[in-house]
Amino acid sequence: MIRFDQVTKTFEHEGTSFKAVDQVDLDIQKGEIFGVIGFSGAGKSTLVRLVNQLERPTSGQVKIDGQDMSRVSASELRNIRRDIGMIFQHFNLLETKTVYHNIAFPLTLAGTPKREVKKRVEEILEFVGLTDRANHYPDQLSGGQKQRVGIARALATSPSILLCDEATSALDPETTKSILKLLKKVRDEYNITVLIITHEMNVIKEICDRVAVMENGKVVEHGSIFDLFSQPKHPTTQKFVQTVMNDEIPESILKEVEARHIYRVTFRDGSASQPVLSNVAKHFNVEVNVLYGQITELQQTPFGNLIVELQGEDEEINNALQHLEKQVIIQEVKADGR
Ligand SMILES: Nc1ncnc2c1ncn2[C@@H]1O[C@H](COP(=O)(O)OP(=O)(O)OP(=O)(O)O)[C@@H](O)[C@H]1O
Repeated sequence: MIRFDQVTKTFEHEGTSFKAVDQVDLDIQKGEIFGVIGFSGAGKSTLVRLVNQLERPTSGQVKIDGQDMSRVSASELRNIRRDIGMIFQHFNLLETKTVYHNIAFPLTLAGTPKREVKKRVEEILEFVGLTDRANHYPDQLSGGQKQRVGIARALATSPSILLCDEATSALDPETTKSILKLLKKVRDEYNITVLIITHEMNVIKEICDRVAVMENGKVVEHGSIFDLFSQPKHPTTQKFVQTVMNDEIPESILKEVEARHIYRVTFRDGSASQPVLSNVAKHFNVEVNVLYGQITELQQTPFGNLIVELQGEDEEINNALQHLEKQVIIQEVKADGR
């Protein structure tokens, strides 16, 4: 659906050039919620702006449904842009227009007949749960309601792609959750491809199917959120995962890893809801001692990371490990904590 092929964007500033996006390759599938995470300045906004050609690549290609965006004519680009909705951190609503007219605006701009505009705006107002606010002005709304208007406006022209640029960064955690739930509903009911950029791993954890981690313009790691959360490889990914999953092993445990049998057990695909560890203790002659960790939820599926110690004869421990490997990811903890 959206393909980045060796995309580089270089900015020239006061005689020096700077690669904001550096040889990015990504393939985003139709109907998926794809997250791009990175610290400030990583190049996320530039990457997302390359999709609707608010920025043009210095080299490489951005393709939508196989069409190279830099080769389309100005009028084709206008049509393609109508098929790409965008929402922003600070909502970017027209303050002098009501909720109704903010949402109607892109339709009017596209020359949609008035009766159709009314039908579509009413439909979309109901979808975002703001029917009773149609005649309010943006300054009469909460942040969450403003973002709902932003989403409604972006959806008005029935796009097939929705770009979200830090769409929940100005919202409190509860409101963030409700907006993310709405974005999930957008994908589920309209099968829209959603590209989310954020610096918050919570957002990724809540709704994304896959994620790319950016640093200094490069994608340093990407994959399904289960893979990234269970086995983050790049140090930056590990830092982001640690912001929502406390998987950093305390010094007191690390000091003893050489002398003890300590393992990181990662539960995925629902195995966290099974009594995996107690079963192993029951069926093998080992004691399982949970030292540290937590279970949380990834896409409504229990997901967790526990640091456990196995005590017993070496042979029994090996048998228990072989059994555990069939159900969970199990890694011996090294002295460096990984
Ligand atoms: N038009 C521009 N001219 C010059 N440099 C730019 C321009 N746009 C972005 N940059 C630079 O490119 C880098 C990446 O910026 P970008 O906004 O894409 O990062 P980001 O990951 O979205 O960061 P943030 O979360 O802070 O917005 C930054 O160092 C920024 O200063």
